[in-house]
Amino acid sequence: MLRWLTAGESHGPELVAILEGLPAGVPVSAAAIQADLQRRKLGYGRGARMKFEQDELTISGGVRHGATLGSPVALRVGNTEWPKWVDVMSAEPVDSEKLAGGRGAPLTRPRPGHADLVGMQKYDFDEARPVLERASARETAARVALGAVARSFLGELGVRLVSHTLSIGPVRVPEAYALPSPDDVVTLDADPLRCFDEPTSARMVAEVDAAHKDGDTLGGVVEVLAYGLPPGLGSYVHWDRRIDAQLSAALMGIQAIKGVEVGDGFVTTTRRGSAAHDELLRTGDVISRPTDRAGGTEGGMTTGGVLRVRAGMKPIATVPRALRTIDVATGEAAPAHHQRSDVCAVPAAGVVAEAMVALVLANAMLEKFGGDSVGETRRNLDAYLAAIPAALRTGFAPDAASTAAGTEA
Ligand SMILES: Cc1cc2nc3c(=O)[nH]c(=O)nc-3n(C[C@H](O)[C@H](O)[C@H](O)COP(=O)(O)O)c2cc1C
Ligand SMILES: C=C(O[C@@H]1CC(C(=O)O)=C[C@@H](OP(=O)(O)O)[C@H]1O)C(=O)O
Repeated sequence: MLRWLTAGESHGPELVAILEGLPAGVPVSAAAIQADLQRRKLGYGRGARMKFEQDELTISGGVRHGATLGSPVALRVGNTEWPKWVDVMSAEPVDSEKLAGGRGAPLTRPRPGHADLVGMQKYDFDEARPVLERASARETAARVALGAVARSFLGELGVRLVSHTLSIGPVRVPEAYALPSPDDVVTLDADPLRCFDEPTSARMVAEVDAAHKDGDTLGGVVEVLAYGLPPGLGSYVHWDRRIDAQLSAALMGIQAIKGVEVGDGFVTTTRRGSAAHDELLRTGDVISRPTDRAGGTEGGMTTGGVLRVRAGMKPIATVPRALRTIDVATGEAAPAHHQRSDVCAVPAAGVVAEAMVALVLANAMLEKFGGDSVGETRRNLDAYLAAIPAALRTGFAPDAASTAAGTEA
């Protein structure tokens, strides 16, 4: 079993992350993790903080000479902005005059749509700083670092991931859109919104510009695809062993994600059964599915086809044209606290979603195939695949995954 934990505050000295349960021999390099951290900063519409703040990665445990040891992998993501926040976020008590005014001023105007007000009620704080520091999506840097390690493990087992943006606000890719492959990551990362459809991307840029001009913010939908999975990860035997349930929980655990779909998701509910499922055909020696409406899962298990899951992000809650709130120091109506914020962080959320999917799939691989070295995991996987009787073998024609939304290839 794979376990992971993160710690650290948005303006603290560093984020800390631990991944326990990976076998030995998984290639890990600081450069690969750093590259994913950089990808998380991408996207048209992100705020100034993404430009000046650097993620300083240290691998401080579990890796030797470029490969995991089987011991917990420990990562630190240092924050280059820390010197500005030493007093505000000091672990030691600080004289109150050092905090008066500026960054240390109490945040008594909780922002609607953030954890601010309920966090103050729940943890007995009289201002929002101690709440927002941990609720902030800065923490997703730690998850992306962990996800990069999980992704490397999956890569050793022939599994590759890619994510892309389906919609920004009301602007959406066409109904039958082309699915990117993992080889398209460079192209996707070069697109301002990480959208695989160029004309739609241009309209998304215009939508972000319009929201920015209006002092407003946007959300959207991202999709994560995993290629090369074996059939049978997860299980139908118990609710918490269903792979779709685990993926949904992991995606909903990302800040601002308010909806998850597996495969065609809610669109499926509008179809008749005859047009909603993936039929089984014989292609040469194997059974194949001409469509991928279900998103590569049936009965809480991976089918061996392309896994396709979506996450819907609400618009950024720190709206520049400030939302109405109450100043809890005076009890009076006031505009919500606002310093700066992203207009849209959907492309970054796609990279975070990839990381969460990678962690869930890595865990599912280990649950099914075990192994203390990655070679042992690989042998167990190969033996399982080889033991599937010829009459039950599935295969996936490359074009079966080339278009989405229930279209026949
Ligand atoms: C990558 C990423 C970046 C985010 N950036 C911001 C931001 O700049 N401003 C903001 O108000 N919310 C931002 N959010 C969303 C908030 O963290 C989130 O809405 C808040 O913590 C409340 O959680 P909830 O929306 O799940 O209720 C971001 C989320 C993600 C995933
Ligand atoms: C720092 C990151 O994202 C932050 C997430 C965030 C939020 O409220 O979630 C709010 C913003 O921070 P601030 O309010 O300090 O400008 C984002 O910049 C990051 O992703 O690395």
